[in-house]
Amino acid sequence: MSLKFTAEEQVAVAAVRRACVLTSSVFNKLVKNETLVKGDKSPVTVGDYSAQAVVNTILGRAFPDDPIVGEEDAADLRIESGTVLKNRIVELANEALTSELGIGEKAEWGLGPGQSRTPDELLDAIDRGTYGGGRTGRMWTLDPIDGTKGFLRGEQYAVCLALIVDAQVELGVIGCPNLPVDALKPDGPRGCIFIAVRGHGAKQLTMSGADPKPLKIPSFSDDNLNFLESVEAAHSSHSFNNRVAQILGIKRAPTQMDSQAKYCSLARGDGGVYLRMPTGVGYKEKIWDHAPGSVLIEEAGGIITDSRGEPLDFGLGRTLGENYGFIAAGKDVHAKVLAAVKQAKEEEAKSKGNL
Ligand SMILES: Nc1ncnc2c1ncn2[C@@H]1O[C@H](COP(=O)(O)OS(=O)(=O)O)[C@@H](OP(=O)(O)O)[C@H]1O
Ligand SMILES: [Mg+2]
Ligand SMILES: [Mg+2]
Ligand SMILES: [Mg+2]
Repeated sequence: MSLKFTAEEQVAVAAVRRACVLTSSVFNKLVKNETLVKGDKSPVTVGDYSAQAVVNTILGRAFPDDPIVGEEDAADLRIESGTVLKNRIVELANEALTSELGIGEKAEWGLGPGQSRTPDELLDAIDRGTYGGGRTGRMWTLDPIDGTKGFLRGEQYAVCLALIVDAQVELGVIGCPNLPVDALKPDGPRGCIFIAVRGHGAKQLTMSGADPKPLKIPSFSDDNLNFLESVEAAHSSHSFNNRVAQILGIKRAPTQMDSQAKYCSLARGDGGVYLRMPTGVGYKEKIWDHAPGSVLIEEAGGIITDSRGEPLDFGLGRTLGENYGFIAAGKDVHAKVLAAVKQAKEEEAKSKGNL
């Protein structure tokens, strides 16, 4: 265990683990009216809200002065039409906060029996996530369910939490309840937690905290290199990735996966490069969708930049600013992919008559 951010790591892992237990169990019980469509047309479920309530409650008890940049807010739950959803979220969050997980660490930072939170306390906990971010100070960023569409399909999703200090991601914790512990055994045990502390490496544990394995991105030959990419074609350009793969002479088909499980898979060598290019103009990527994944990649010995090769800037607020996409890979692969991306961008500009 590292000495840097030891308490933060323990609390973050405990919070993510409780949220993972909650989301796994809620998946099997989800009913139709437990999902809303947000203003940006993306889905949000009782799982997303209650996981944010749980993580923010645990962070609020351990680090009461730390602001949180979280994906969800409770506005839709505070209105009359949100009552049924709110009641379900309160039930789920309290169950997750007070249950005995029986896996050590200060009762896993949960609440004692009979210490259930009131509905207002839980809505306020969700709304602790409305912080605007910025360049200075300490803050957490939370995606209670990253890959909500994957979650709803019963595929990959992740509970993602990071600590950012003065715009630098210092700690990242990602829980992947549906990810096989060993990618070579897809039908084997599932459920992993990934942890990275800046300057202290990256590791994978099972969901119950067993079997720690340090992570180091392996090298790839041109023959076994493959892409990790989004499932949703609206979230990243599959056609651009295909062209880059062609330029690089990549033969293996891309591995499509929802959520920051892609960063986790890259960190342990299940794929050679994660390339995510914008599909159009206008969408700004959010810090909670990349902060924990970025420190995981760097601590596993890799590089993450935008598609121009520039570092990501986590000090701009809730978003990463203008969207130039992402390239994450081991060092050698990153340099090759960056060059191929440049070529593919030039071709695209030429074909549009811009050069
Ligand atoms: N238009 C557009 N472009 C790029 N990204 C977008 C876009 N719309 C949404 N999102 C964000 O994508 C997050 C999920 O990313 P994934 O790579 O896992 O995509 S997907 O799960 O395959 O859909 C997803 O995160 P969650 O909302 O936490 O699921 C969104 O924040
Ligand atoms: Mg979402
Ligand atoms: Mg997300
Ligand atoms: Mg989300």
